[in-house]
Amino acid sequence: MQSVEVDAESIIRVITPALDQSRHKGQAGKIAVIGGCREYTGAPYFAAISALKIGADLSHVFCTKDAAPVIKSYSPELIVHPVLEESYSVREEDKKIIACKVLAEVDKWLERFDCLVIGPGLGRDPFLLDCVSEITRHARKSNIPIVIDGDGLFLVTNHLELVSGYALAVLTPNVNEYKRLVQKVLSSEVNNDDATQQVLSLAKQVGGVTILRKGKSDLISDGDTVKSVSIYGIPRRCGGQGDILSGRQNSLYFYH
Ligand SMILES: NC(=O)C1=CN([C@@H]2O[C@H](COP(=O)(O)OP(=O)(O)OC[C@H]3O[C@@H](n4cnc5c(N)ncnc54)[C@H](O)[C@@H]3O)[C@@H](O)[C@H]2O)[C@@H](O)CC1
Ligand SMILES: Nc1ncnc2c1ncn2[C@@H]1O[C@H](COP(=O)(O)OP(=O)(O)OP(=O)(O)O)[C@@H](O)[C@H]1O
Repeated sequence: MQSVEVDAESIIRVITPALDQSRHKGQAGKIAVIGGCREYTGAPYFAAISALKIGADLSHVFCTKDAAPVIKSYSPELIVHPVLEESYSVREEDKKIIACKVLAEVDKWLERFDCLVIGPGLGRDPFLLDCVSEITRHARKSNIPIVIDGDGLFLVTNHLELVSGYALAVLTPNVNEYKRLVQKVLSSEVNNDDATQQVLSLAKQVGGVTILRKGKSDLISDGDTVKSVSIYGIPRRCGGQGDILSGRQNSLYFYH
């Protein structure tokens, strides 16, 4: 199968709503990023701020208590919730009750969001990831579109049931994340000679979620079709570019 190059710029122009004097705050999108821990405060910031820059009205971040003051200090535009906990700050005997509290805090807000990004800078702490699994289940129950990136992909690759068959999920793997997904889902290695067919099979196998494989050309498949976007960016490959993409993807998903 041939990949189909799409004119992403024209599509973005068509789906982005025009500014309109009759609109009120929130109508151009209320999004949330679930991510940010002791090590990573930049990734959730990049994802959340890029959603605002592309036009969303409100952008929230749900992160650990340590990460919150740092992310707040980057930008007064973000609404930052210090609700997530990592194992080091929770006693074994308190884990159940703390997990319930975390979920209750996120649930208070969840229904208001048009879209979530799960994973930028989340880290891989097992207790934190257990809580985020529950958040993902609740988002799915409420039919909220989710973009899964960064450590969120580490989580769902090990727990495919979280997204399997959920057509409102978009996975945005980089080269390593894609390799892990292919190994787990297709029990094979990445095949760059037939990349379009492989991304199609992968999306189909995960039950029609959308896979956006990042690379020199981004390949996007929902299990039925494959599109590619080869617009030239900058030749540097520094950290943070994928986080920006996941945040922008979040706003665009809502517009679409
Ligand atoms: N400024 C920031 O805050 C940035 C944070 N980032 C975040 O960094 C996180 C990792 O993303 P990468 O693309 O670097 O991920 P990779 O999968 O490439 O791995 C990153 C590191 O994690 C280690 N690792 C692999 N398996 C592990 C495991 N089971 N347990 C613990 N560590 C393991 C690897 O050895 C590697 O050093 C993501 O949450 C991502 O969003 C990046 O987006 C870059 C920028
Ligand atoms: N070889 C490449 N040539 C051109 N563009 C690329 C290349 N690899 C990735 N990109 C682009 O860079 C952006 C980020 O992709 P990348 O693979 O760096 O994500 P990531 O590792 O998840 O980023 P992050 O550091 O934010 O976690 C994507 O928009 C992708 O299209």
